[in-house]
Amino acid sequence: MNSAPIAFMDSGVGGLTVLREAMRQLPHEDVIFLGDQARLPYGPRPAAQVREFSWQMTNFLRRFGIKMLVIACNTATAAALEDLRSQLDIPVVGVIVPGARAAVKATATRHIGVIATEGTVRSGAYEKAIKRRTNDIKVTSMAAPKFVPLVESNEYKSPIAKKVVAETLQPLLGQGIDTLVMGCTHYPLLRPFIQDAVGPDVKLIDSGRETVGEVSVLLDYFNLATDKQTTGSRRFFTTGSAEMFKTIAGDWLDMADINVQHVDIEGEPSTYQRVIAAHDNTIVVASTNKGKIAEIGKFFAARDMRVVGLDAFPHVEEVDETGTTFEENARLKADGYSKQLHLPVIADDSGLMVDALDGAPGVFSARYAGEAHNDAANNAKLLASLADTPKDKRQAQFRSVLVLARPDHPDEDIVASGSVHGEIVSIPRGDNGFGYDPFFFLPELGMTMAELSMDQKNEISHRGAALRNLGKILNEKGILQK
Ligand SMILES: O=P(O)(O)OP(=O)(O)OP(=O)(O)OC[C@H]1O[C@@H](n2cnc3c(O)ncnc32)[C@H](O)[C@@H]1O
Ligand SMILES: [Mg+2]
Repeated sequence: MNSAPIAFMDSGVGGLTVLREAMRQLPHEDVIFLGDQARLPYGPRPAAQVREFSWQMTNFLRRFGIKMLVIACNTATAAALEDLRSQLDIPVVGVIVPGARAAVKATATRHIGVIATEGTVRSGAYEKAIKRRTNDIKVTSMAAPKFVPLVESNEYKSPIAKKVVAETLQPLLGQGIDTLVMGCTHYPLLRPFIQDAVGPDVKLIDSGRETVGEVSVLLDYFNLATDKQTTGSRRFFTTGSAEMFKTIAGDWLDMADINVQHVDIEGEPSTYQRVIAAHDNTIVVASTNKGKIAEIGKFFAARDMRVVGLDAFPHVEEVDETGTTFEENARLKADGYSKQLHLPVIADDSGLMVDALDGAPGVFSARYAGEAHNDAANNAKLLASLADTPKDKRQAQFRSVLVLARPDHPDEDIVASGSVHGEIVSIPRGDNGFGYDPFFFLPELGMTMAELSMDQKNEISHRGAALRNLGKILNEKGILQK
């Protein structure tokens, strides 16, 4: 039993013909769909490039902790199935073998026609899959490069489409073909016109639909089926226009409210890479500061969340802290990373505010001495700035603002803050913590922040207070139970 999602990927909307069948046969399964519409069509591209694009789609989808991958695209199946299968540790299903198998079963005249993209025809994948089963079948393959653009431009019901289909399939007539494989997942959207063109006696094989049967068998074989009894979630991503995708998907899947997001996958690795697979309970701590990740991570780990830092995502683009307040910067980081990673992200922006320095270094705490993240230089500058300030005028506070961004509620960031008061001392004490901790003295405790263990620090610190405030809000909203 496994409630992780099943991923479907295609060059565009064609894979939806597979997904529609999956939603019909396996309604309780969560599904994620990715269409690479920005780089469509795949058909005319060299196989090596299609393989690279397939890895980029795959690496994007693996972030969601998927339990199975369906290559809902014939061109990508022909180019990448073997490679993906040999390197991934989840079942990978392609559309060609199930289509070939169904065609072999259906033909009486022992003459099968295959219409597909140039790439699929060039690969000879259908012939090979059919001949591997039996040698006495004749296979006639034909590329139909005009079909995919008709579907993707939402023209697939138009009179032009009817005419193009009839003209394209003309050469197949009168050859004794009794079974025609629609060897591209886009083609079933043109099915009425295809059937018209070849006549009612030719049996059409929908390779995508056949594939879902295989998915279903594998779910049982590997004991991966969900035990949920409710309708599964459906998430859609496209590298192209979300609006266009919504129009076609809404119509084809008969769904009114579709959750479609535009994504950019060109930065994804184009070969196998180790990726951290995220699960429902994953939260990303959007920080490169190890001290912070540890302090925030501990809070969420204690609440049964899987915590990962930004280092788990080497390809993520860094978000600049261009805001003028802690909150602004925390929002920039949380929103910026959540948008890229499609995961819940918690960001902290924090700093030291010294009364005698009119609140400096404030939002510039990390880069007080110019160079980012040089704690020693920052501390040296702090001491120099306070050289003439007497001991009893060295009050300061640490402030932390936390922002939680969630991809399913992009306009509803959750914000919480906390602060702690202390004094800046001239001689550092303690080896724990980070940043300004060795100089931040807590009069009630008679210790600096760096003399406290992490748990002690979390009990009294600005970040600890902000986390407790956040916890309260998350409890009230029912987002976290503990
Ligand atoms: O932006 P990220 O990647 O989270 O890491 P950062 O270190 O740059 O974090 P900020 O931009 O929020 O800058 C905060 C700086 O303030 C200081 N600071 C914040 N919290 C602190 C703490 O608990 N103890 C000591 N210094 C702290 C420390 O120098 C940080 O580098
Ligand atoms: Mg920073």
